[in-house]
Amino acid sequence: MGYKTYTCPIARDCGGCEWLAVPYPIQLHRKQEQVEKLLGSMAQEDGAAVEGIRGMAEPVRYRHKAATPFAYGGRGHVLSGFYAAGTHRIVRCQDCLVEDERARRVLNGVARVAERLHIPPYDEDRGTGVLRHAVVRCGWKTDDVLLVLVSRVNELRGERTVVNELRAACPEVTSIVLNVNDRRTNAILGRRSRTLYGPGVMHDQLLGCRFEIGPTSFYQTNPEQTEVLYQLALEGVGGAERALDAYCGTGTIGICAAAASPGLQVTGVEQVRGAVACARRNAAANGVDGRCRFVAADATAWMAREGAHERFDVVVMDPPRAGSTPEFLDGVARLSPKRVVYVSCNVVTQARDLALLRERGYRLERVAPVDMFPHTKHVECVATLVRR
Ligand SMILES: C[S@@+](CC[C@H](N)C(=O)[O-])C[C@H]1O[C@@H](n2cnc3c(N)ncnc32)[C@H](O)[C@@H]1O
Repeated sequence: MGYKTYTCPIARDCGGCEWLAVPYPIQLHRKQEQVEKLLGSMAQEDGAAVEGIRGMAEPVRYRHKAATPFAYGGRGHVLSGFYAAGTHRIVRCQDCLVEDERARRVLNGVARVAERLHIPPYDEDRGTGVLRHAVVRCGWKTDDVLLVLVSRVNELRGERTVVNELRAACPEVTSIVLNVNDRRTNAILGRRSRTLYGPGVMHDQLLGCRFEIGPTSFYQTNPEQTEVLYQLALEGVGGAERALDAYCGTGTIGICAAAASPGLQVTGVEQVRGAVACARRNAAANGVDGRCRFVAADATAWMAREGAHERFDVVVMDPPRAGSTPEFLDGVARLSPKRVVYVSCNVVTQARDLALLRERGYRLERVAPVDMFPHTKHVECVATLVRR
């Protein structure tokens, strides 16, 4: 793709794409260096090397999930967009280079409807108002568009009218969910959700498997690169017979692995109940429910109780940015699987956790970085370990 750079009229204010002015090959080089710095010497000691980062052919329009906060903009206007870096000032955005084209159109459409129907935006300082955020998820391989309205209150006034206006303003939306977040918190989503229109979920496909994604379930934002990431994870699973898919979300990695290996039995562990319900339906939709079971639990607590009595020949783990816990990793070492496949979106915590697994008898066999978030400093990495 050469050394072309991209421009965005709000890049300076928004700050989301901090490396937008840096040619993509140089971005990839920097990410490669980051991974080499954190994992290179461990890999080298174990006789492995950090592989070349897998980047995107065209690093635009990769985000299939987008969100906006809302605020009053004077004269009854409702503002939507991004928070300016380090502030809670909204920078308006007509279209975002890295998002699916439908996403901003829908989010800005919600602001126009809120304005027309006088739905008050949430006021963070006072804890008043109604509409906090909107989150949109667009299918990559499907036309599904799931819109989640995050509200401080349980019910919107004139809900039927709100739905009709939203459908007229955003005809691409296939489902609308009301999520209630009445806490004074920075977290976007609350715990309760209610479907206002459509099936209340979105569907997508990864590596030939079909997935249903609920409004509060985790789903990778860059599905194109997710296939690259999962393919690496599946190579780590190899010909295993029993796999643990820890921090499994809607079961995507374990189900893709089960679909690819007819003899594989998978146990998935995930703490968000809605995601586990999706995982069970996803296993059935892909004809692997007889070989996949999913448990709703904290991974560390599960490992200390049920996990201790299980037998796995591979553990796949894909924890959040904070990484895993020493207790979970100790549990993995006690289970003594032949291989551990550690997928991470934060190489700093991954390096910490890999050091512990190496102390407990594992060596790095493979380290493969993947660029899931072009124009940002974030890098994803799949590390495969084998028992010494
Ligand atoms: C990075 S996501 C990966 C999900 C899935 N592997 C995927 O690729 O879509 C991490 C997942 O871990 C879950 N999670 C976070 N903390 C957890 C915990 N303590 N125990 C179990 N699951 C947890 C999150 O809800 C999220 O679904």
